[in-house]
Amino acid sequence: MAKIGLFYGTQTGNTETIAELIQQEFGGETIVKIQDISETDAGDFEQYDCLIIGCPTWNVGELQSDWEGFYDELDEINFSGKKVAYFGAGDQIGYADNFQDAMGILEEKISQNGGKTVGYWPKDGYDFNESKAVKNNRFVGLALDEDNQSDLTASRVKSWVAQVKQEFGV
Ligand SMILES: Cc1cc2nc3c(=O)[nH]c(=O)nc-3n(C[C@H](O)[C@H](O)[C@H](O)COP(=O)(O)O)c2cc1C
Repeated sequence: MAKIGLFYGTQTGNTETIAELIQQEFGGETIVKIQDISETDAGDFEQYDCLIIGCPTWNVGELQSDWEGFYDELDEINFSGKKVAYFGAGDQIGYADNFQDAMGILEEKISQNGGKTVGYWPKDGYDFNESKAVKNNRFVGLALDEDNQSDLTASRVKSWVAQVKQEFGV
């Protein structure tokens, strides 16, 4: 059984493509099981000690709609003892005041329910005004921007996965 559960939502496919890149970088589907949050129930989280959560920001600072629908169910999951890494897709130019907010909203909720955040990521190389995903001057997870910096995605994923592998201990 895969050790890591990756749960994602997407509107236009970018977050799904990134999820597959992350899976590949970890070593494939025997290591990382990918699950669409629209086809997930709370119990699906229980079997993993290591989780990856992927969500794009939509509608100016909001969760992607399937994550929006799942948000209250997050309170039914006990994340204590689980390490949780986050990634998000956003648009730092079009939505500079809400860049990656969804990643911050999910991280806050899951941390409140006991999850230990790993995979913090520096703000260097981005240009935006405000983000709910920034805490203590760094992103709470991997911030990707397919609208403006898609050429950086592969290398960002590569170095973030190397970091998270260590933090997960896999
Ligand atoms: C109507 C609309 C609203 C958006 N709002 C935000 C936003 O508030 N913050 C942000 O960082 N990106 C925002 N985006 C950009 C998307 O998050 C970005 O295009 C992302 O790659 C989409 O991912 P997906 O294909 O997985 O749905 C918005 C895009 C659209 C079209």
